[in-house]
Amino acid sequence: MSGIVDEYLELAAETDADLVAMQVGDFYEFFAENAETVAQELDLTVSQKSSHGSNYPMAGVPVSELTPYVKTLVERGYRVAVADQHETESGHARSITRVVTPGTLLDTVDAAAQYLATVVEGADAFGLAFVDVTTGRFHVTQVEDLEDALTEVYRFDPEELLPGPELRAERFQPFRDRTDATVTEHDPDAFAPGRATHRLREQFGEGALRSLGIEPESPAVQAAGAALDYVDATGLGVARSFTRLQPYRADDHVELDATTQRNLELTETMQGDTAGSLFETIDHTVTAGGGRLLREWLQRPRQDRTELDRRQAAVEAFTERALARDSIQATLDGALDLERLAGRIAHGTADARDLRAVGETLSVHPAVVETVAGDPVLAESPVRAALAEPDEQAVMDLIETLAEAIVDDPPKTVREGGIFRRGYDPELDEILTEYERAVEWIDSLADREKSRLGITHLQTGRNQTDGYYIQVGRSETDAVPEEYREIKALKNSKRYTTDALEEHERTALRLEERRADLEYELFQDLREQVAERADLLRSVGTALARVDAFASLATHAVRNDWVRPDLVESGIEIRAGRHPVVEQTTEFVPNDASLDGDRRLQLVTGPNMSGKSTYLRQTALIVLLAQIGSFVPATEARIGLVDGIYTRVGALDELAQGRSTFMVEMQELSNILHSATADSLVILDEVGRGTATYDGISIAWAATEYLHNEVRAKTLFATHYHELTALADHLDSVINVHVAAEEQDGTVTFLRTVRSGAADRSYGIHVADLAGVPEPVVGRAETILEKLRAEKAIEARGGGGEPVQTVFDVGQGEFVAEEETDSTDSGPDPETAAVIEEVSDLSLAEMTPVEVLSRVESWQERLGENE
Ligand SMILES: Nc1ncnc2c1ncn2[C@@H]1O[C@H](COP(=O)(O)OP(=O)(O)OP(=O)(O)O)[C@@H](O)[C@H]1O
Repeated sequence: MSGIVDEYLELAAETDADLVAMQVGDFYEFFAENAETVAQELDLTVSQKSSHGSNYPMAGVPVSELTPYVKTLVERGYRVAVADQHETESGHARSITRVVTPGTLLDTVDAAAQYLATVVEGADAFGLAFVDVTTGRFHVTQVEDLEDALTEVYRFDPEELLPGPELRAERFQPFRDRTDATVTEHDPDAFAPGRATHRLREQFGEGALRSLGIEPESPAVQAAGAALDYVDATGLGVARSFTRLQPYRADDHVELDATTQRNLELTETMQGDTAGSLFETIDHTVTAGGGRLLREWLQRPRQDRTELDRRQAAVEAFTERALARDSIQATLDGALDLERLAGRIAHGTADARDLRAVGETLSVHPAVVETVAGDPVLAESPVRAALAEPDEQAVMDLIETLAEAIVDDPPKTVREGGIFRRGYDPELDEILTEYERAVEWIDSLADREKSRLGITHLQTGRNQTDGYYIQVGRSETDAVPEEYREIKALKNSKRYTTDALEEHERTALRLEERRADLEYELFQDLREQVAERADLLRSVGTALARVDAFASLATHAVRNDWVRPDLVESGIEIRAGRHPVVEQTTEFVPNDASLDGDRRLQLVTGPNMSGKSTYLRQTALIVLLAQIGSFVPATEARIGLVDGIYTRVGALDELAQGRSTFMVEMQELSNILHSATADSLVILDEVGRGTATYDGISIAWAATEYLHNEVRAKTLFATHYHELTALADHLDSVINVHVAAEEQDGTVTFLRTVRSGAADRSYGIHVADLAGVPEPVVGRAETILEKLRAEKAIEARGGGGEPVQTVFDVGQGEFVAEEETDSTDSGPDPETAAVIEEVSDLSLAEMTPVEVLSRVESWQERLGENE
């Protein structure tokens, strides 16, 4: 045993996994530092193992419990190599059979997709592959720049990320910042264009690349080839479950950058909770596949009108047919995750129960088809087309094969028989008949012997040590015949066997063994047969997922009075729109939105807390929902399809990532100004807030002009800079709207209604008061505000003494009152002006420090008198 630690350390040196679990008999052991780490993570006890005079920490888990332990370790970001023990002529040997990593964990129960991503930076493009070993999905794409690559990575939210060799270290940093995926550096050779192309052709066929329009040796191919190579290297043997390469073009979809997905709280809130996200709110799917699909739709809205029309029509049909919808959802409710099952079958970990589950889930398909076909509305809707995708006959055949093969309640183990029904295989039937005959002989032996021998206390039994036996009570042992051979004496009885019993026992055991072997063989064949239908399983999985997602959208629409939006060429017109998440918990005040033509860019003002952000987001979310094919929270909506939704919202706490909040704000703004087009929707909430007021106003002002003149995107811009509202007078397509509030006797009431024109005040101090800021601070703030107003830093006084807006005068580059009134306000007084002139004329090089000191003193006196 002293070699064990050496053997362990050798294996550990061989792999680049973080931890090695090595089988030693009935345990998987971790030694040395690995033992300490694992013990801490898994709460195991560390013992000591001595080897060559040194002591090594050791921790272990029983063989049967390895899977959950490894899963926990992997979920915490470790890559775990598993070294299994196998028999050799000279004893035991151990070798690493697989490496379990966050991106290749098969035993996941989480319904969300589990992606492994690879990223390659080519000369003028990024190649990306996203593969899910649990479902066999394999997506590949190529995008032009870093920002797009980051967006895709954020969208797929991978568990594990493999950078190409050219992207290591510094260059990879932006990706690290955007995801919490485990980063693995895989063999650089795997990314080599030639090798990657070869590996892809081997997997998907010679013609696959060409027919899918993917260039051989391109960055996309490098990424995809390396992903396959990595999956091979982990030893899972699941590569075969990737049957279909799914290339996609990022521009089929609405551009939705990572920031926007987060800002709009699509799948989690800004705080990182799933509750309160849009997905959580609208998700009424009943299957894992349906939930996964709906989430994907939200993350990847479409520009493709045909697909959107199809989805809308399907959702509409379901809104009209509540009974059929309920019944279909009830049927779907029993469906298991076919995509995942297909993965397990391909991998060879599926047991008989899994195959049975496949059969049962497949039979959901014809059941749903029947309900749809029997409903006049659904039968004419795209729901029917969605279900027609898988080959009906092939589905029925596979259902029948499985139903005829596997018993109702098959055992968990596939090695001991008991899986197949009578009639499935003639040889098995024969074995079973013979076996039953042998067992029947044994079972009826007791009765036969009792009447033959006249012994009352005689019974037969079987256990591990004695095998089959005849047991006779002590009082009657004298009556046993000669052929009975005693094998054991108990307190009140004796156990015997006979030649005939032994022979039948041997027959039964031999048959049991043959049965187990044959059933295992048959099972493997059957599993293989099903594995070959992986495409069919996936196609049924997708069809059921689509129907589930349609029904879910319909359910939400009906329950919340949503309407089907008209998808039009351009412009956004929303009547009585609501925020899909906020409306769930609030007495929501609906608002209209109209963004088009000369109302293309809207400046939204209003007091703090009035509802500006909510209005902005609800508009973006309504557009987004329209572009996944959903109904929307409004009484009427006409949505011109957008090519992207861009947001810059509030200050996120990026300090943890070591970036200045203002820097992040400007990076996001920069991205929007570069990427948005006339067909995009831009949402800006408080741009410029992170810096000095005048800098902020100037940036906001210039960005607005640029968006208006150059980008021409539909834009909603919420701001506290009232100065900006003057832009409406200068620029054709800019208008002001505000969220109204009323003040009466010092109490502010938020009306939550959006009205045209600019707001007059901010009520910021009122909000401070509401938030419980101490009274002296609130009071003092009011005094300061009064003073600032009087000095027109914020507002200027008009002729009638009424506050009027200050305007940022583009010509002069400074703030002036809209109506110039008091000329004495226009510059410094003569004395101050004289001092300023003297300061600028001063020639420091010709003066001694003492002279400077006395001059400064004299200025101070003159300015002091002047006050
Ligand atoms: N139309 C509405 N109907 C009902 N409640 C609303 C409506 N709009 C916003 N609210 C509620 O008002 C509160 C403030 O909204 P929001 O954050 O949008 O204000 P804001 O004007 O952007 O504030 P600030 O300028 O301070 O960021 C939120 O709690 C929100 O739920």
